[in-house]
Amino acid sequence: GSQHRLWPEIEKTVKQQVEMAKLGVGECGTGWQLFAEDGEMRMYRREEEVDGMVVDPLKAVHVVKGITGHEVCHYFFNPQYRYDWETTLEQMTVLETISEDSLLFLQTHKRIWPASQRDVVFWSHMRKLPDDQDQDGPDIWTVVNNSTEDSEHPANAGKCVRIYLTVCLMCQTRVDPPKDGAPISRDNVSCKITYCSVVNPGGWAPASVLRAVYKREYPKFLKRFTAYVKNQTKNKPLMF
Ligand SMILES: CCCCCc1ccc(-c2ccc(S(=O)(=O)CCO)cc2)cc1/C=C\c1ccccn1
Repeated sequence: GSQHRLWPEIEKTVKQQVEMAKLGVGECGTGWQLFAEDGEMRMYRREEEVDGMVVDPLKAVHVVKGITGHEVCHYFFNPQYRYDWETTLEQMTVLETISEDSLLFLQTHKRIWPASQRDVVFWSHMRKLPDDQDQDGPDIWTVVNNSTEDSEHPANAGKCVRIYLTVCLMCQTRVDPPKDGAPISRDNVSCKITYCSVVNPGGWAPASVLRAVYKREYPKFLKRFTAYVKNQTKNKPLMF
């Protein structure tokens, strides 16, 4: 809860990340280049390096019919579903339950040749926010994942190179009520998903390898994840 040592950082980072996610790819200046398209999904990246390491920020926008922002965040945040949709995940451990909407994770991801295997420690927070651009519309739901230190799991102590990431999944639900006053069904809802991520790969990895991994893995991840949510929710009542 709000007494936890990470709470001030969680509050600050969530607000900052949601504001960034709301910025369209046009508004936040030049530099965003479209690198993948599939139906309603558009993926952009900026080519950035920090100390000679590729840390290309990524922003993906996708519109998916038949699911809500609460549902998308529910399946993204809760650990019990993660092995179903996160294909590069080798090991996931919940290190701490900070509160019912905040968890501390340790994840190791499958090694991607020729780079060495990576692991990451991050807090994950799920939150509902009023949509200030659409007062009487449904709320925005978001999950923010942000790397943090954990004294029990120091970086680079084992076989894995520690990576650092900030991820924001922001979801805006749209309801188009049926003309005849019938109850809202899945045919009347869609979700605009904005996924932003910055991953610092930690130790050295060839820029060409990293960019190839991201180009291949991000579109696959977002398509697989959204298909998973549609499949999990299709026969369940709507979650707003
Ligand atoms: C040399 C290879 C270095 C990259 C290895 C790697 C590190 C981290 C991550 C990763 C990606 C998404 C998250 S999350 O959005 O928070 C969801 C929770 O799992 C957390 C971690 C992945 C991958 C490896 C592959 C890869 C890269 C993009 C997209 C998908 N897979």
